[in-house]
Amino acid sequence: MSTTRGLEGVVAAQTAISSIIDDTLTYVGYDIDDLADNASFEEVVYLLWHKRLPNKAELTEFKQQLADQMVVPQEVLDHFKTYPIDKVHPMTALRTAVSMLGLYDEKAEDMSEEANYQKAISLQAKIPSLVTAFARIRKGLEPVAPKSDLSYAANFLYMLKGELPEAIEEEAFNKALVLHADHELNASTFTARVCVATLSDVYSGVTAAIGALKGPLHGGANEQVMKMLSDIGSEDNVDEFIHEKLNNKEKIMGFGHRVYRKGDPRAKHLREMSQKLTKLRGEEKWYNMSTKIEEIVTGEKNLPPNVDFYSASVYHSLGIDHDLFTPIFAVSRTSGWIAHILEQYANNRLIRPRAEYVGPGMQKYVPVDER
Ligand SMILES: CC(=O)SCCNC(=O)CCNC(=O)[C@H](O)C(C)(C)COP(=O)(O)OP(=O)(O)OC[C@H]1O[C@@H](n2cnc3c(N)ncnc32)[C@H](O)[C@@H]1OP(=O)(O)O
Ligand SMILES: O=C([O-])CC(=O)C(=O)O
Repeated sequence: MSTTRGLEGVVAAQTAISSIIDDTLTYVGYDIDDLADNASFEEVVYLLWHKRLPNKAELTEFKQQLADQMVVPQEVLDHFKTYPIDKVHPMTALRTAVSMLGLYDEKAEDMSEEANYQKAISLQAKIPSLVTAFARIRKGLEPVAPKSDLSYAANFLYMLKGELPEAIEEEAFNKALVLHADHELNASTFTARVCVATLSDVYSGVTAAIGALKGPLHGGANEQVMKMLSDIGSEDNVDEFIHEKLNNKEKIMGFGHRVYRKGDPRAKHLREMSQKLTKLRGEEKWYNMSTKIEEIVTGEKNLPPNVDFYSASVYHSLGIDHDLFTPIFAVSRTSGWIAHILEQYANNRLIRPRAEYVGPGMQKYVPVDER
């Protein structure tokens, strides 16, 4: 038996949802650049779940279905108030709350295609409500009810801040959601597929995926990027800070990727948005520091930025708390997780690889008094 550390290069599933070929990312055959520049997040979710773009009437109906499901059970909101709220990370709160949603869905255990699609709509609709409600409750504020006439992106920002976003904020946030929606067999999506391949339910799959996304080697990197930028503080400190980390063989968050070699095609869109938004806010230093870090890390280590690097200064410029960056990733990636969960159910086989045993040889049990 031979092992491949971290399953690098192992093809573990077939999918018709997204692909990364020669550093080009596509959703159902549409180039991410095309979608980022033109599509609404709602269209992308529809695309991932139905494998085609909706027509006008279908899109209107889909948006309505999402809008109808955005209100979360009061019990879940009340539960937030029982948490040691100033110590709980929003990803921990989200993981718990999504699991809890399963308690209040009478069809949680119904594995029919129709019931699973209803769960898909319900989860995609409710996760933004959970993230924004938690963010407000921990500040002693009341959750803001969604507005059914707003886009998915605008609704998130509205529920978070209690005021309507500017057009440029809505546009940037929509683009960020589009860029994060799916990404082939990344760690959290693989987790979701492994979970539901036992024929466990959709809530279990999404809860498991949130747990995997939380780690700083995956979705949790965006929060760590902002922490690094804040620790560096100013452009003048970049050089010394980054070289010290590299010399100590520490990882620079937001750089490197298991699959991309030339670079992550999503990063340029986020870089562009970061430049625009930091300028608008009069806080160019975050963008300038970021480009300087990129110059060093890519120039000297040949490690290009990934999706998590420039998203940090984008979300910061939108006035979002830093520990909400990864939950926002989860809001978007829920669409991809669900697409993969439904694809797994449609052609399921248990996912159960082998492990190469490297422990001691055969041993004889010795009773505890004789040890
Ligand atoms: C949405 C996402 O999940 S995107 C990824 C988000 N994660 C991050 O940004 C965290 C920082 N990046 C990393 O940790 C890695 O690049 C990963 C986890 C993304 C990919 O990891 P892997 O493919 O397993 O690469 P691995 O960690 O083995 O690194 C290979 C080599 O590159 C180096 N390397 C990789 N990423 C970095 C980095 N960000 N900073 C410095 N060195 C790095 C490693 O130290 C290692 O060097 P070595 O061969 O001298 O020991
Ligand atoms: O694909 C990966 O390994 C990580 C990633 O970029 C993502 O999930 O968007």
